[in-house]
Amino acid sequence: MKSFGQRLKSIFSAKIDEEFFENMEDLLVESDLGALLSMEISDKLRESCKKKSIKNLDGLKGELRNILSDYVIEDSLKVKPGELNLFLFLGVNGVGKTTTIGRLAHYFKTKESVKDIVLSAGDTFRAAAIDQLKIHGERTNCRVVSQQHGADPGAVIFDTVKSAKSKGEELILADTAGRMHNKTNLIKELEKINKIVLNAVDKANYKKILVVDCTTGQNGLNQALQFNEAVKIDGVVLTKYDSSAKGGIIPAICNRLNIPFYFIGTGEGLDDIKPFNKVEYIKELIGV
Ligand SMILES: Nc1nc2c(ncn2[C@@H]2O[C@H](COP(=O)(O)OP(=O)(O)OP(=O)(O)O)[C@@H](O)[C@H]2O)c(=O)[nH]1
Repeated sequence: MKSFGQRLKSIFSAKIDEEFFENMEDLLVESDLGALLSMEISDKLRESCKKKSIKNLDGLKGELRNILSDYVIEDSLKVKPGELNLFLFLGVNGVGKTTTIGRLAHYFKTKESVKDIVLSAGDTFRAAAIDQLKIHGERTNCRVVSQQHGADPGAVIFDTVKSAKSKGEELILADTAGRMHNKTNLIKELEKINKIVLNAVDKANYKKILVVDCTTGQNGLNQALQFNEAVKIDGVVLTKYDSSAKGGIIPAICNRLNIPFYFIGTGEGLDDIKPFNKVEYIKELIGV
């Protein structure tokens, strides 16, 4: 599939006319920005091109970069030294939560020199998720707190907080299930986990992080809205950025929920994650 930048080039004919802006709007919709946001961005682009008499593709790309920049929020996910940090990972099944925890354990150890990281196997719904987390624990040399398949996830995370506090560990990366017998159960379970964590951590740096799969398109926005309603999300990690030529879900989520993106997953290996960089992302999307 062609990238946004390649397609932008192909819809650009000699002049920037009404047909161009119509195609532009379609292109934004196809790139997962959603109909309303695409219209808004395309209208702003039309206006500024008119005002500044922009007539070439480079000028237009520059304007689009400026406009998109207002819709994309970047923030760094930092471990606060000397206190307990708890990052709780949420998201529907298969988006890459467990893999993200493994990659971030590796990242924080190697790039941010965080010494004591503990992984909490809060996805007790899928038996394999516990084993998968244990493997990540072995690979990254991190302690793993788990109970048996089907155990209460709130209890697992509560135990993790208790033991991390007594051992003076700095960072907990906690997994949660992405699937339950039905959606209402999942949301209820997450609300319960959140309450337990809030009671257990008191002064911790607690972040609720949604993991969104880049290949699911606009569905990612619906997931963000649902999870945010249950437990007010602090920020997002986008996975499988390597498997999609789109990525318009980023401005769509930032714009609707006013939350930042922290990291981008670019593969299945331990090193395949990087902090989200807004300027780089917009450059990559539009094509320099
Ligand atoms: N190409 C690619 N694959 C990824 C990335 N992140 C995760 N995956 C793959 O996506 C699949 C699902 O990842 P998991 O980490 O098991 O997903 P999960 O959200 O924990 O799934 P549940 O436990 O079922 O909720 C695995 O095969 C991962 O290797 C990424 O950034 N790029």
